Amino acid sequence: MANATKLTPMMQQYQAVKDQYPDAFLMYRLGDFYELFNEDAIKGSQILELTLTSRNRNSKDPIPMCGVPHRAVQNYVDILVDRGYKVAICEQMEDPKLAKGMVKRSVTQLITPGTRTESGVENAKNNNYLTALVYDDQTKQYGFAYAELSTGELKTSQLGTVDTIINEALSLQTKEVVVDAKVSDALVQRFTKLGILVSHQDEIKSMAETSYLTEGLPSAVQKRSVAILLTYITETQKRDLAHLQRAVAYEPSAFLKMDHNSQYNLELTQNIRTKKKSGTLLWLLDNTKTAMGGRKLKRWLVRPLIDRQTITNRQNAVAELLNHYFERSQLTDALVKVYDLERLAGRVAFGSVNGRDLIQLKTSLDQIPQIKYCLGQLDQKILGPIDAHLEPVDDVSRLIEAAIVDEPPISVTEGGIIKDGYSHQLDQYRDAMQNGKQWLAELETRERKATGINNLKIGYNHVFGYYIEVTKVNLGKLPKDRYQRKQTLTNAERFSTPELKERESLILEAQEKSKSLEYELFVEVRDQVKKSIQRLQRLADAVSTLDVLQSFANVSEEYRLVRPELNDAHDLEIIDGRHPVVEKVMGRQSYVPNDVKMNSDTNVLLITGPNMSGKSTYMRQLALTVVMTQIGCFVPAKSAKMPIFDQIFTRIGAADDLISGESTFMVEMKESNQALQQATPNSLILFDELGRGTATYDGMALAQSIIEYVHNYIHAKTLFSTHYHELTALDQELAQLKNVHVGASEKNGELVFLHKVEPGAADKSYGIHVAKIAGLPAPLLQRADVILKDLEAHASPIESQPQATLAATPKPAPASKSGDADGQLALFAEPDRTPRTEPMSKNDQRILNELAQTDLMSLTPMDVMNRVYEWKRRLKK
Ligand SMILES: Nc1ncnc2c1ncn2[C@@H]1O[C@H](COP(=O)(O)OP(=O)(O)OP(=O)(O)O)[C@@H](O)[C@H]1O
Repeated sequence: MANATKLTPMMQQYQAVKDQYPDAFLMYRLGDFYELFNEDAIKGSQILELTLTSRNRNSKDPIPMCGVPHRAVQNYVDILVDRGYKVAICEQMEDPKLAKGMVKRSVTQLITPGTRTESGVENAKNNNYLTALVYDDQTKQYGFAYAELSTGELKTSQLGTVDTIINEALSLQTKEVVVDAKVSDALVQRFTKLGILVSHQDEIKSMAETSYLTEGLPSAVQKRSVAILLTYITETQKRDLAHLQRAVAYEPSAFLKMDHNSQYNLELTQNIRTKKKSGTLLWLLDNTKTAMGGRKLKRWLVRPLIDRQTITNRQNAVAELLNHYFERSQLTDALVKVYDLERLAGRVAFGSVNGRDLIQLKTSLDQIPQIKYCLGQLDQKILGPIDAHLEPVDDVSRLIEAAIVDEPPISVTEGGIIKDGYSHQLDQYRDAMQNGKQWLAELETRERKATGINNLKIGYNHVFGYYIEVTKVNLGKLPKDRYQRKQTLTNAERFSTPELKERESLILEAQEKSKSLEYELFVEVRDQVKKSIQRLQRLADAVSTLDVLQSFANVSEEYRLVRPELNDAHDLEIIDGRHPVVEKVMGRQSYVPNDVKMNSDTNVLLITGPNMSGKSTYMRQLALTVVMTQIGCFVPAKSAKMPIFDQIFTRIGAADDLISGESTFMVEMKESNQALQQATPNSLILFDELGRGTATYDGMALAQSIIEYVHNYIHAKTLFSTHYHELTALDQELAQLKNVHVGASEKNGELVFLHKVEPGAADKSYGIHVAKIAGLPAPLLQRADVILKDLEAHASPIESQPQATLAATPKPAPASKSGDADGQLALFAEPDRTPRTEPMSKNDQRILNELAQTDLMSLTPMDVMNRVYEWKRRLKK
């Protein structure tokens, strides 16, 4: 950086501002441009594709510079903020023409990824959450808070572990987290790795006017997290935040827990390939008519309920709306006309509403009576509570109706906003302007007569004001004395007369006064509306809930969804269930419905079947049905009995955690571990081909021991798909495990997928067939066939791999498959796989019995080693 003493006064001013915002791009207003200097200019010119120039080009230290026109600044700010940068807007605080010396400048707003509110139509159904995190080393607890600036939503929670924090942050899709100094560097780095901008704010500014926002919060860390968040918001926004709602404390455990990976794998709100909404459950369920309804649906989807009564309430409402087609369609007709009340209320608070926003607000409010009328036709026991929250706020509607014209301009300072008859003074100015116009028309007629020039006309422009225009050919006809030349064009000249000049100033004065009076009146109306922000927010809340429920009803009708029956008995029975998104994409005719039956006597379904047969689809189908049930929606099935799950764990697909730089297998093991550590008997676990990411034996051994562990110790409802056919023999050992398989058949050597899930294990894996479908070279496939036959003939080591289980109380060894008594032992013995023909000795029999009675889970690996060593020694005898 150049030496400060050599800087021009302007650059000194710049540098002083920049020093306050070292981590932001500083957009520095110079006349009609915002300029970036130095490092900002070099980096900014690359990102924004601007030409890099320099100031003091001829000096020894030219200063890199680039600029954007002030009218277009928003686009450039958006690009930078989208990329995760902060942008400080530095304005001229006085009119440069009137300023003595340096024009005063200061930063009016710091726009950051989490505080941005000006977002386009495509963001209407998304929230932009700013989050904050503080740590208390006494209680070892974190306070976590989040706010949505455009709607005023403010929530906080107390969290105990880093994993839950990361999960919350990812679920909210926050782009920025504000942390205090006690949050560890390691955690800061994790946020950064996840692409979340970390901002530091350690000091809390006392804010008398916002202190009510934190009233009644249950813990000190929660209060502090909200206070840090509010301080950061006030420091950066420098504007009125009257619409922020009182902070609400929430408990993540009050919702169905799904870690971020599961949300991602199940494609609830964004699809895995493009990260967009298309092809997701949200995409399927979103029939909301308002932007705020759309945002609420998204929130519900990532936070399904666990409270049976609330789920039932939602179901009742969906059923009632579903059964009343006529009222429902009247309701949706009204909802379509409701604009984004939440964000309109936010803009009212910020002072950034214009006339069009107010008309949108009024149009929205005008729908409330119709909405209430529709609800009045429905069962009040069910919809009464929503109806009660729909307060019309018609005083605001009446005010806007009286004050604002039906089609106001975008600008609030150029006039044309306020209705005639609203202000006597304004009407007078308007009369004067109107009279003036009348007078001008008369003048035109008079002058035409006096000069005999028929195409003489009176016009107006910003620079020269009112003029009389005469074409060049007619100039000779003009009287010399009265006409004073103002402007010369190619074909005409423009003049004024003393009479016209006098009138002009009267008209312009009336115009000027009328414009500024209109602005004053507009601000008065806006301030009046501001007093109703809380009522508007309550209304928005009720309308958006209703919108989501009608969306569920519409979707239920369209996709033939049924109301799931809830039970507390761990019974799960879905008849003819479907994966709603796959079904929608492939068409109703082609989708094969499937049952899922897991009553209290079944905890694990082991799913086998060829590649591509539909194993993952079947598992996802169940998870989506659970989510749909617990958000209160109906589900894709002929009938469904559902328990209420507390958590969902998934290990599906190969979602490599590229960011953390861990291998697929490592991620797989970590995710499995999460499930094993945290799942309860009320949880749902989906393991898709667990273990395939490592050597066959390791993979299979892990898969089996994980199944046994889940079966014996966790008792969570678990779906486990696998290509290890050997595992299917586990149903002999594990009472609550059932085999199912997805059918396929061979026709003339071609594989036909049936997509039907049937009881029992698959007889065959059709890997080579699938490879053929994928178009691998024929000689390669023939060779694979030969190798396979050879392996099968020699009973591959895997096939003869014996079954030993971790069962807490092992049942007698099964006679089926390879799991005979010898087999059991072989896992612990030398790899001697020759079948025994001699009858067993007493000694051997005793060892076997001991083995059968050994509870492996209660032993350390060392104990096991010792025992095996001992058995081997006795066997040798
Ligand atoms: N019930 C169904 N009805 C009709 N088509 C289905 C059904 N289930 C799955 N499919 C189709 O089969 C394709 C493959 O399904 P899926 O990915 O679930 O197979 P998979 O058995 O898990 O395969 P792999 O073992 O290779 O992972 C799906 O993309 C879908 O098009």
